[in-house]
Amino acid sequence: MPATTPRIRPVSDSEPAHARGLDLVHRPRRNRKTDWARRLVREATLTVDDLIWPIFVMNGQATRSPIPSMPGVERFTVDEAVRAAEMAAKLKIPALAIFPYVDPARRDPTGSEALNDNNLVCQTLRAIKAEIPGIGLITDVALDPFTSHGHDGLLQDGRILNDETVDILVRQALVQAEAGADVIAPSDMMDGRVGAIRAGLDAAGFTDVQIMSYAAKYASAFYGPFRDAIGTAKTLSGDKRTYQMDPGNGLEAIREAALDVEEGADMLMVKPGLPYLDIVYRLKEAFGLPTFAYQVSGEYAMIEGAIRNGWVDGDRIVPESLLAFKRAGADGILTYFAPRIAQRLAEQG
Ligand SMILES: NCc1[nH]cc(CCC(=O)O)c1CC(=O)O
Ligand SMILES: [Mg+2]
Repeated sequence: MPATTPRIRPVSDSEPAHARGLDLVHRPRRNRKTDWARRLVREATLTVDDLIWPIFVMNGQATRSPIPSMPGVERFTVDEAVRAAEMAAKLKIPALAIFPYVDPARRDPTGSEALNDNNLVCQTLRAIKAEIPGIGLITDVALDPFTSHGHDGLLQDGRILNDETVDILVRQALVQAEAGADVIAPSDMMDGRVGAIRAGLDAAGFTDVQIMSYAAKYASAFYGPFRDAIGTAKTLSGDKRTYQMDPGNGLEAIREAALDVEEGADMLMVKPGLPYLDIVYRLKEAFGLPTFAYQVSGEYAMIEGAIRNGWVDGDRIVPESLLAFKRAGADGILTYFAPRIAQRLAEQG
């Protein structure tokens, strides 16, 4: 009999079995009996060091504008972004990820505004670096906030051009590094862009600028609210399925990540988050690189929407959702809940 099989004492005629109880060697509930015991055996924990806060920036001054499909999230003008960075630094959030809402008049088919060294992203980088130098700044490399068609790359006759796009992405990364980006995060899913960006950064002397590759980024409906936030939802022509991954594929994520590791990625990212925890687990197991997950806008909207309706308990569901990433092997999470959770963790001491 295997040791794990419960041994039950023989039942005497006079005494029902339940009166004496089960004769169990293993009672897993013992380790859950009290709060201190649960804390003692807990495998995964969430700390403020696990958080990256994605923020949206826009033109203007002293203004914050709400994003209806992401209740509780606001776009910041650059000066407000500095205040947000200050708050984040006080809470000890390690890093911010910056996403711009680009004035539609500045968008064109080639996304040329991405190469303007005074664009919103660069202004934000310089402003935060000047006032809050201790916080890490991550910038997205992809053309979608800057193109009139909302695609991440150059569009020709309905096709996204790979190599021509990579050429522009390298220049976009250099413009961002020049303005103070600490981490370049290519989210475009073009082939070969990590290697090209690494070579470009190194040639320009930015050998310390890290690359966090969106290695496994899926063609997902969970990005809907983000596209509202950066104003591409209405303009996007078609979908992104010729460059973002098919949600049915897992092994392909390993091959994609392997290429990015070979090409010099310092960190990997999986996106979306909760629906793709199996991918987080597999990439961490396969490569052992710092691995991040992006709890994206649609995930935020679903959770926050349910909280605001009183359907779920926000105090519990948000930390639980983030702890799940840690359990799956993630080293950190990009989440719009970052300031709220950091605040709570600080209060708990
Ligand atoms: N390259 C753009 C980009 N960078 C991050 C997100 C999504 C983030 C979110 O939904 O929170 C997207 C959207 C997209 O690919 O359409
Ligand atoms: Mg790739």
